[in-house]
Amino acid sequence: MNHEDENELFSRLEKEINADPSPGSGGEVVDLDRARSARAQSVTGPDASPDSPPDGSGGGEDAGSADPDKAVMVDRPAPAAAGPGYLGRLRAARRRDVVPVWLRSTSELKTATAWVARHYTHAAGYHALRSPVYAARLTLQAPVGAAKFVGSTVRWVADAEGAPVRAAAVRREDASEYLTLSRQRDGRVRLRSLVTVLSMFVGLASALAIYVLAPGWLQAVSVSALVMALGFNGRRADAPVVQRAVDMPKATKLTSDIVLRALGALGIAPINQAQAKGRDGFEFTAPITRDGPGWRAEGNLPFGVTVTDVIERRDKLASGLRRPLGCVWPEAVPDEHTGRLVLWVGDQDMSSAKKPKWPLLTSGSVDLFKPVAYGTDQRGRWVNVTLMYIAGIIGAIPRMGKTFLLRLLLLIAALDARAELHTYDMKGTGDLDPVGNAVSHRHAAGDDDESIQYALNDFRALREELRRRTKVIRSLPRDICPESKVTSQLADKRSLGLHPIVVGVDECQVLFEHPEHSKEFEEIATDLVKRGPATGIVLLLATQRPDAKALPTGISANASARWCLKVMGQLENDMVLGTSAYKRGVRATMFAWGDKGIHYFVGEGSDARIVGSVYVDGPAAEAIGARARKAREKAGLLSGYALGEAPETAVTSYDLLADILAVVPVKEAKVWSETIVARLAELRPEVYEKWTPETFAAALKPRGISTIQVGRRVDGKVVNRRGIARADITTSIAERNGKRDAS
Ligand SMILES: Nc1ncnc2c1ncn2[C@@H]1O[C@H](COP(=O)(O)OP(=O)(O)OP(=O)(O)O)[C@@H](O)[C@H]1O
Repeated sequence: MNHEDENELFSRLEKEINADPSPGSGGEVVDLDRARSARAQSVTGPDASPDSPPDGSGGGEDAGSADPDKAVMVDRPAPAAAGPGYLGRLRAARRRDVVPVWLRSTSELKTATAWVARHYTHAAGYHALRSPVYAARLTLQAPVGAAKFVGSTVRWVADAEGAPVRAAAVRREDASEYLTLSRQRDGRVRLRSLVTVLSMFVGLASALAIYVLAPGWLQAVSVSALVMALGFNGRRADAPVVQRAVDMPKATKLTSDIVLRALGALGIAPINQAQAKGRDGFEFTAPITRDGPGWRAEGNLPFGVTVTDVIERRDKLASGLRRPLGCVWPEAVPDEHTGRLVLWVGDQDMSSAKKPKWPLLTSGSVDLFKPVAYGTDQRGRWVNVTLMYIAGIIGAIPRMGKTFLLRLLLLIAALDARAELHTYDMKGTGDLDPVGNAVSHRHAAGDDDESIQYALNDFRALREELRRRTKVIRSLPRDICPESKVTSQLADKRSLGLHPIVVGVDECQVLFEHPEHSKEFEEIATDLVKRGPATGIVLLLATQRPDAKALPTGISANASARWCLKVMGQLENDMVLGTSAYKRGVRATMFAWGDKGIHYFVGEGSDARIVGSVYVDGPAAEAIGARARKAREKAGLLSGYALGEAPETAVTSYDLLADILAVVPVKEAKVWSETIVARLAELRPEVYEKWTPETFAAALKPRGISTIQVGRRVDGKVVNRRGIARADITTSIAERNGKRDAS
């Protein structure tokens, strides 16, 4: 196009624009659809060739001389606007499950079967216990039943039901009709009398036969059956003999009318405007169906209305649906437009609905590298968490179940005997004691100086451990450690010392706001959050005040698992759940005060889910802790605090293996543990003074060294006791140094 052409086009367009009434100048109201089709007509023309380019410029025609109508077209002609083709739509289609989730998962199937079995066992027991009462009631009603039976038989024989019709014929003095009816009645009465007399004979004969021939039990059964039958016949509608064993919750069926009524009550303008014009204001995209213990409706909100607009008004929605708040769960659909709403309405309030029994409550162990159920979603389905390779934060306002949730996760960790637990209850109320006292390697409660110092020493030791682990992982051959991270198999090899370490801190703001050591805590925790997951160190932090000071951004931004119970505002919400979570409709602000333990969980490779964590109270937690301790004792893996070891301020400043070599000269190939312990106590009393041969053996175990039987001659006799071979210590040190050098 040359300059002249360009200028000509611009001047034409200018004229066009000036000629058009502007929208602000009181232009007339236009039917957009009609205007659009008229424009399309004028572009392509009624007999335009199908080959014409869609922009309206005829083939070979100079664009400069094009009809200006064609130049302003913005909508593509109808065929092109139809969207993706059949194949494209097929590819993008979301297939619904052939086999429902609850049928595919054996644990859910088991849970459902157990529920049904328990229901019927309960009903059977309930009625069995009351059967004598039922029998007595029926017996009392039997005379009434007998009278009813005789009365109804007499009425039947006498054709009483025809009496009103015959009486009507009499009133009308209709002789022929009366005659017909009477004849019919006489025939009926004859036949029915015959049937009755025959039945009486058969009945009496059977009764006589039973009386004369049948054994006593059959007589008793027959009489009872007759009495019960008569009693049943004598029942009154207002006094049922058998009462319900269970009261089924009656939840109203969710219908489209109810959903539309509720959406219309939210005060969202586009929905209200649509409904005022007689439209629905919501486009259902699937039928309303049962989904678990509730109903599920799905559809598109009007243009411009987002799911978050609805979530924000969840309380109004519950009012519109006439359901408790805990039953109403509006959700956005991931990968869909922001106006696609899924509304799940439970039969029961999520916080009070009966939950399936947690499989780990009374038995079982855990492999921390595998997913473990820790809560249920609104539909009562188990939600899993894999504690390895994560760093997690838990946030909530006080008293919503944050500590219980942290304790639950720590109990899960405790059930993997390999895991080394470091538990810190900075609130100091002893909530984590069931874990700490039973199995923790390091444990402290309270925010006093001693606990802070203890935690600081431990954090420093953990950083050293983190560094050691990174070096060990780097030194491992690729075929053993292909992903440069700890695996379950590597964690099993005690000599490598790559077992899981799970650190849980409740009220972590105490550490990060400490006037003296906050910087160091923050620095180490940030390091643990960033590098810990790959090296098998898991840091779980809980706080009731999730702001930048309580939860430094270096930590909150890098946490890969997030649990957010009720919070009060967008800031806290996004601190815990991640930037812009609130905008995306993931709002823990919508939880009610009674929603204890209910939270958003982000992690496990999926979008935010609403989960109600398993409720494990103090005594149950102690029982699980005791079970975990037993498993550790059996495997010889109990260590540190749980063994009653004193806090090790010296953890970082002494080297047990080097100390052993220092007190065992080369000429002594094998030495009793008690001898070494005595010598160690002399060498470094602040560390070894209280050590026993058992403590010594337990301390060697994580370093891959076991004690052996060592025989020594005492007064001419050979005495066998536990001890060590010096060569084992030198080999272990050589291995360690070799790895260090290799790294
Ligand atoms: N999963 C749950 N299901 C039902 N109730 C729960 C659940 N978790 C906790 N609760 C209840 O909530 C109460 C408060 O729990 P918790 O002590 O964990 O709260 P918190 O957020 O840690 O409070 P604080 O900030 O004061 O420490 C508990 O006493 C318990 O009764």
